[in-house]
Amino acid sequence: MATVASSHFVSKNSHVNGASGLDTRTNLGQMGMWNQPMTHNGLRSLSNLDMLRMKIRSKAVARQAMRKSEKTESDRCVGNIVCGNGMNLVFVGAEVGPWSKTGGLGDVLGGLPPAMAANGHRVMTVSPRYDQYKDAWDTGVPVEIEVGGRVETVRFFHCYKRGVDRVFVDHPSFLERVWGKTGSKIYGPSAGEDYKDNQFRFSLLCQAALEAPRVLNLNSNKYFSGPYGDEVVFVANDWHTALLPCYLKAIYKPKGIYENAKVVFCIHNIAYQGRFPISDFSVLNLPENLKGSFDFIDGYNKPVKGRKINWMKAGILESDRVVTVSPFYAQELVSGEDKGVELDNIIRKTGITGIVNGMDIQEWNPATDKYLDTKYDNTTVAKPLVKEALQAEVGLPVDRNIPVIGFIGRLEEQKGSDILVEAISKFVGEEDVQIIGTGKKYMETQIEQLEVKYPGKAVGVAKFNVSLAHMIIGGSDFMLVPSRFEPCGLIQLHAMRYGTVPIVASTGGLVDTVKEGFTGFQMGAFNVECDEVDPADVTAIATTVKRAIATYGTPALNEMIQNCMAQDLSWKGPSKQWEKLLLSLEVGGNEQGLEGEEIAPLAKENIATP
Ligand SMILES: Nc1ncnc2c1ncn2[C@@H]1O[C@H](COP(=O)(O)OP(=O)(O)O[C@H]2O[C@H](CO)[C@@H](O)[C@H](O)[C@H]2O)[C@@H](O)[C@H]1O
Ligand SMILES: OC[C@H]1O[C@H](O[C@H]2[C@H](O)[C@@H](O)[C@@H](O[C@H]3[C@H](O)[C@@H](O)[C@@H](O)O[C@@H]3CO)O[C@@H]2CO)[C@H](O)[C@@H](O)[C@@H]1O
Repeated sequence: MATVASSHFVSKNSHVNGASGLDTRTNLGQMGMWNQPMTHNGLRSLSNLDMLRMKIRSKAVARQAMRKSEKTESDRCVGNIVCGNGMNLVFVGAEVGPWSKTGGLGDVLGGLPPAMAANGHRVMTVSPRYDQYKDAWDTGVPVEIEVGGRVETVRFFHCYKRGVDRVFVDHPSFLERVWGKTGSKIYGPSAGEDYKDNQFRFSLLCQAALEAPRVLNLNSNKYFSGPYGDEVVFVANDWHTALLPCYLKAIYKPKGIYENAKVVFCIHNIAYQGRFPISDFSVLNLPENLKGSFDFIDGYNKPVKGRKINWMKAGILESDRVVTVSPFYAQELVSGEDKGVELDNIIRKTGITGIVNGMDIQEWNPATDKYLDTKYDNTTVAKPLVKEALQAEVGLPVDRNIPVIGFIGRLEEQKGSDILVEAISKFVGEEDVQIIGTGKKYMETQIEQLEVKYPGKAVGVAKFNVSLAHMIIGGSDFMLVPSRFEPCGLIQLHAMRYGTVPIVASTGGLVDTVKEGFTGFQMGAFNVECDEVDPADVTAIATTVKRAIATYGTPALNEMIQNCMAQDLSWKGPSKQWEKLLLSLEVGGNEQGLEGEEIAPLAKENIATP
């Protein structure tokens, strides 16, 4: 991540009792966990369970019918807590904030599920247990999973926060590797380097996620209890979860399990597809007839030359719907090979829906932000104090009259920090620049060198630092987002809520969320070729930054600040679009939840603090 600063630049879901029919459970109390009558639930020994499932399914159908006939509005809604009949939703992802996060994927898995719960749906997330989360308890439910020719046991940890069942898959390949480093070592030992067994790890995640709704007797609140059962919509996120629709189709549905379940595959970033040697298909525990969905040829030697398997391709093809995180990015993905990263032809066939991301308005709220010594609101009267605190924090001259430009992003080619570094020399002159960032080694070095090149004017911090990220969002006047491509982008949303005006490249969600001259500045689209810095892009940054700085202190900028802060950037709107799309899948018994607050009061009391 990084934030730039300038003329001062800071670069751097009624009541579903007895849903299960599993009479032998033991209430474990506080956490709402019930012990499973079965000690394990391996994919190899499903016969008894199949019968049990049939029982669950028929009870579920009966329950749905009862709900519809007997429930009145007041039964369904107690106080302000939204508890419509709703859908059973299971979001699956490699990251879920705040427990695990290397970037925006974690934010979305953190923020969208509570918003869906607040819309009246029963919502679970399933992600790995990378750390000993102090708020997540062992359910005592082990599951045996076959992967790579061996049988592995995973356990489920659970907590209930903000209306969502947060389920964490426990296996040594997650915990032992990543413990204490959930901000950086989720995918590999260092940025750009992957764990060799990532296919094994994420296969485990996908299979565990298919087991969780069936084996976990959850009693998290008085409106829902028992297992989620079979009538589920899974939302799989990015390549790590692409095997889920494949296992559903190949292993579960043929056994009569999850017959009506559906999968939505959400693309957060098509740059990461999970391409592996074709020979690795044999370790995935999938039948040969699915191989075609994975089959992929590209011109690269990485990880091997020639024919490959492509997880994301299979995820797209085997899911019921494909979604991405902004309408403009959806258009870009089908526009050609470069922006569709060689999956454009596949997505053109399946179709894709773009729903812009929301942001977590609890974590990111200038009036309550725990990382800011001084809180502020849309009067922005106290914002200069936050700026001064930021300047002092990063060691730049403290002067509220100098415009400060921030930059925050994973230091990957995507984010354009390398273009920014070149552009700084073109406008730094009398301006100051501060940068913080984390990512690929050479980009870290570039960022860290800024204060050597531009002493007193630019600072780079190559670290994943949540507190500093909040200070930069709050303390900067402008936020620079020079991305080569940006599926949605959350930085500009965070910035706008804090009255920090975004200066953005005209790509993906940045086009959908930042309006030129009204809520920010557009720089035009950049060259998506990641191996070089295009001089035209350098010029575009320099020119637009100068244009933005020229508005500093003017009524025009003040108006833009007010426009930025007046927007509802929460998950409320996007979650309604998600609801519409998910309902259209017509999974048995699914209904619209009841309109209510964005985050139910009960949920508000349960803000996650891992
Ligand atoms: N060094 C650092 N220290 C602390 N926090 C840091 C940090 N670097 C980044 N962050 C945080 O990580 C998040 C980044 O989110 P983005 O959506 O902007 O980008 P990302 O590319 O990771 O996400 C991808 O998925 C999301 C979600 O769909 C899409 O919005 C996006 O376009 C797509 O690329 C922000 O919350 C930011 O504060
Ligand atoms: O939330 C931040 C992003 O997290 C995910 O991206 C990760 C990606 O899925 C992983 O595969 C890995 O990417 C590395 C890639 O595998 C490797 O070959 C090399 O190109 O370096 C990449 C970066 O290290 O790490 C990514 C996170 O850095 C998620 O898929 C994205 O949508 C999120 O933006």
